[in-house]
Amino acid sequence: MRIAVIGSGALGGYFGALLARDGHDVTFTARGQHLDAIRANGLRITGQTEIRLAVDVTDDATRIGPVDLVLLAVKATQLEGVLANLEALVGEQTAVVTLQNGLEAPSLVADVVGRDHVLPGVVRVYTRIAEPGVIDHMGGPGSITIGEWENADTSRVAAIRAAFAAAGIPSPAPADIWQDLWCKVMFVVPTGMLGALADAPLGVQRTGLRENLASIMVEVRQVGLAQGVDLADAVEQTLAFADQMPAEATTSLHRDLDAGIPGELDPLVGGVRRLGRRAGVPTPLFDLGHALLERRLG
Ligand SMILES: NC(=O)C1=CN([C@@H]2O[C@H](COP(=O)(O)OP(=O)(O)OC[C@H]3O[C@@H](n4cnc5c(N)ncnc54)[C@H](OP(=O)(O)O)[C@@H]3O)[C@@H](O)[C@H]2O)C=CC1
Ligand SMILES: CC(C)(CO)C(=O)C(=O)O
Repeated sequence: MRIAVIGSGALGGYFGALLARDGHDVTFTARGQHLDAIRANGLRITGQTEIRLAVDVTDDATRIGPVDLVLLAVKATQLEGVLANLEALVGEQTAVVTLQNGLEAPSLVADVVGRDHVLPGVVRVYTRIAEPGVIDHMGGPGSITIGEWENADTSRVAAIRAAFAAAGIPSPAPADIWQDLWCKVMFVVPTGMLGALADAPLGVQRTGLRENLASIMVEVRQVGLAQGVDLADAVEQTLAFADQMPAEATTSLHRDLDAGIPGELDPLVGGVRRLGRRAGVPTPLFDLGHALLERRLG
């Protein structure tokens, strides 16, 4: 399969390396010191997965040409900067998989390339850039769940899931990709926001702050229900999932905010608020959390 990885950081570097190791024709985009290091030394994965590969890498996506699969792996805040170059990668059958946390990436990409080319993705892994050219794989299932926009069972989505699985990336077929995306958001956004506000890792949130955490998750559910997503049992399921995670776990949103970086505050917390406003669903806890965090960031 011809694959373009747009943004070769924690996610793009990790998943792209697995696919390249499995024999796919993968071109990575990167910039700055990370680009220089990958050009000089290849791409390296350390930690739970060990890979070192010489790879094709460029800072100019328009030079890649049409591919079968685009893995869009920049942060949600960086999407704007790569959208203009996407069309050059898209042929008749190309699938663009969005890997961002949050709710808005699929629509932003669909506005540029059309819904038929967008496969929303949901990622469950813990990776980070350890140093330029080096990605640390810290754990998690390492999965990417994908679906066609309308959840159709196409040969395209089946082929991509099979390619992922063969490369060591579990890719179970979801009943409804939107439900999966919202369930991930229901975990990562409330725990990121409350974690930062209360300076509390998951173990504290799911015990002493459990009712508060559940109330924030309920706001996500209400907004999702207004979009027609089936989230009937999602709060209970998400709390049960949180109960299984390590007590000291924090999300990337929480860690960024702790470090004084807005990170994905706007796409994640702001995204739930925007969709709520559009659907006429109040999100008072998200409004308060967002205001307090913005005030703290100054
Ligand atoms: N890491 C994880 O474990 C998980 C992450 N996610 C989600 O995945 C998404 C990506 O996160 P993550 O991989 O951690 O982020 P990273 O910052 O590690 O990776 C993004 C990479 O894209 C690069 N990039 C951005 N814009 C461009 C551009 N125009 N040209 C070339 N390179 C570019 C960045 O470069 P630069 O540093 O120079 O900006 C960076 O190397 C986020 O939405 C995150 O929430 C979801 C699940 C798990
Ligand atoms: C919780 C985690 C690592 C799950 O993949 C995540 O998406 C995040 O921290 O942003």
